[in-house]
Amino acid sequence: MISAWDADDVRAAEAPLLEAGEPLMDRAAFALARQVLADLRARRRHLRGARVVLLVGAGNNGGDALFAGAVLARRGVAVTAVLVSDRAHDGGLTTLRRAGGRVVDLAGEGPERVGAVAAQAARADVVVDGVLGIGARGALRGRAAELVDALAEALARGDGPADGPGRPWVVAVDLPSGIGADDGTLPGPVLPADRTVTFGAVKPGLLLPPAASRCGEVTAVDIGLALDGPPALRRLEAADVGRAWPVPGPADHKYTRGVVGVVAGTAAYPGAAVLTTSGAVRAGAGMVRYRGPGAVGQAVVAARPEVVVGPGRVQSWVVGPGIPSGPDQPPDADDGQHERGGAALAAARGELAGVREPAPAVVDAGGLALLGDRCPPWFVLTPHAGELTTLLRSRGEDVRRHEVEAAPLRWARRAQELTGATVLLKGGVTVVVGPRGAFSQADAPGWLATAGAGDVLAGLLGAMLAARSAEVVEQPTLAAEVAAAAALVHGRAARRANPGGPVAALDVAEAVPATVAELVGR
Ligand SMILES: NC(=O)C1=CN([C@@H]2O[C@H](COP(=O)(O)OP(=O)(O)OC[C@H]3O[C@@H](n4cnc5c(N)ncnc54)[C@H](O)[C@@H]3O)[C@@H](O)[C@H]2O)[C@@H](O)CC1
Ligand SMILES: Nc1ncnc2c1ncn2[C@@H]1O[C@H](COP(=O)(O)OP(=O)(O)O)[C@@H](O)[C@H]1O
Ligand SMILES: [K+]
Repeated sequence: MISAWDADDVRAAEAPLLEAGEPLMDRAAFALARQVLADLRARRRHLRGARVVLLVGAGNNGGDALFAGAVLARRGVAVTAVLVSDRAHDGGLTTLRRAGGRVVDLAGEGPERVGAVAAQAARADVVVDGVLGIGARGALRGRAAELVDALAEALARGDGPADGPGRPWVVAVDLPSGIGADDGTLPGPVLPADRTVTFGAVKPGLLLPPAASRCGEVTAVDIGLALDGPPALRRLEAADVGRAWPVPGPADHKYTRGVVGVVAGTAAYPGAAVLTTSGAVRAGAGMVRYRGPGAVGQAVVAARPEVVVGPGRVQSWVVGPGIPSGPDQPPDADDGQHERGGAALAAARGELAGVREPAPAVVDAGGLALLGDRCPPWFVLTPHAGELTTLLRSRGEDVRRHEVEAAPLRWARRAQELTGATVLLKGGVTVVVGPRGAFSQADAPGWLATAGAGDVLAGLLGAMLAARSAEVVEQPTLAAEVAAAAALVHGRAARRANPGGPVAALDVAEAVPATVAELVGR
């Protein structure tokens, strides 16, 4: 598991150590220098003659870069520090100069000089981005913004070293300067990094879209901080999911393993029913019951003879894939599925006569329009950004899809607050928010963005919730963890289905059993 803490938590953990005189910046700078040396060695034969440009801001982030630059300069690297602010860390500057580093001050310089320095930086072997760290407030401003813009442009043009591999390797100090450390937003220009060396704790912004794609490989360095509160964000890894997977024992039977009730698909969209039930069957549900129009049920059974069509007790519900959501749909496109969906959700809340225990529910696509005002946390909503926008707007938020995509954690959290449900927001990085704590999963190849993949996820998650039904209802935070685990299995199944190439949604479902076997086998 990767845990990430907000900037305030990191500062609070740093404070007592700084007071006690612990050399945190020395530790950070030394680890940064070691990493840059390793990256240089991977790119060229000799350190001597290598060129490193440091972009240095006013605060401690710039200090880290300067002290690391001094270590590099002592190893024979030609180091140039470019100061983008009126101030720079005094001790760091002195140390770099003493070690033989060069300093270029951009304060008071015009755009031409900024452009020339950017062109120079574009010819370096490594650029170290030490403009801003967790002290960033809003978008990069002034000279810093101009330089980053000019450099990003030069790199896009390919103004790299003539004899080298084309463009400099960019190492961000703590985080790429100007990203939202806590929320992964991109309020302004950001120099995309190939590697981010982060100190003390991973910051949520490194794991969240859209910033995550600007961070490159994230290397976390332990500088001795004790972060004991709950993390702001977590990312499950394969071992976490393998450990928690409910492997059936000798006393289990199909009902103890969990029955999934699926309300999905209509005559207009029968495929969604096949994909959802396939996801559930392939994830190891004890049984899958399909509730829907007769013709769709026949298609389901033809594809998956394991599925039982008709009513009966279930341990989890999946409601909504392939069910139209808008009021503009012709009534016959519904086939009574909205009514069945509403009844399933009432059963899942424990409100339906004859239902003894409430059950977890996955609510996807058209099911989202059937939700009541408030939901229990064991309801997992699985919208993509468009569906989340519709859901938020229906609850009074004046938000557009591009705004949701620019701040997915923020809006998933808002939807969680407004509904009470657990929210899994699908995308290249999937964000899950429960009543306490959030997850970000980046397990899927871009090839997974294909029609029907979300239906498979809904079925897979339904099976995982059914297997732990009572626990999920009892522990309000568990649904989010199970949902994050489902996103991991889904993404890994897509990779396994066809490593490096296109996948169809049904291929993803077919790859789930071997994916699970690998996870539990570790
Ligand atoms: N505090 C500590 O103990 C440690 C801190 N470390 C480093 O220190 C960093 C945090 O340092 P600081 O708190 O000094 O903060 P930063 O270095 O991130 O930035 C603070 C400075 O940037 C300016 N600034 C803020 N937003 C700006 C914007 N949008 N555009 C232009 N300028 C802006 C501020 O006026 C301030 O002068 C961490 O990210 C990490 O790199 C490490 O050395 C490890 C130890
Ligand atoms: N760029 C991407 N990279 C990886 N996975 C993606 C990307 N975009 C979307 N996905 C995943 O693909 C699936 C698409 O689901 P969804 O949008 O519901 O499609 P459908 O409704 O057709 O099934 C989700 O699991 C989502 O997380
Ligand atoms: K930085």
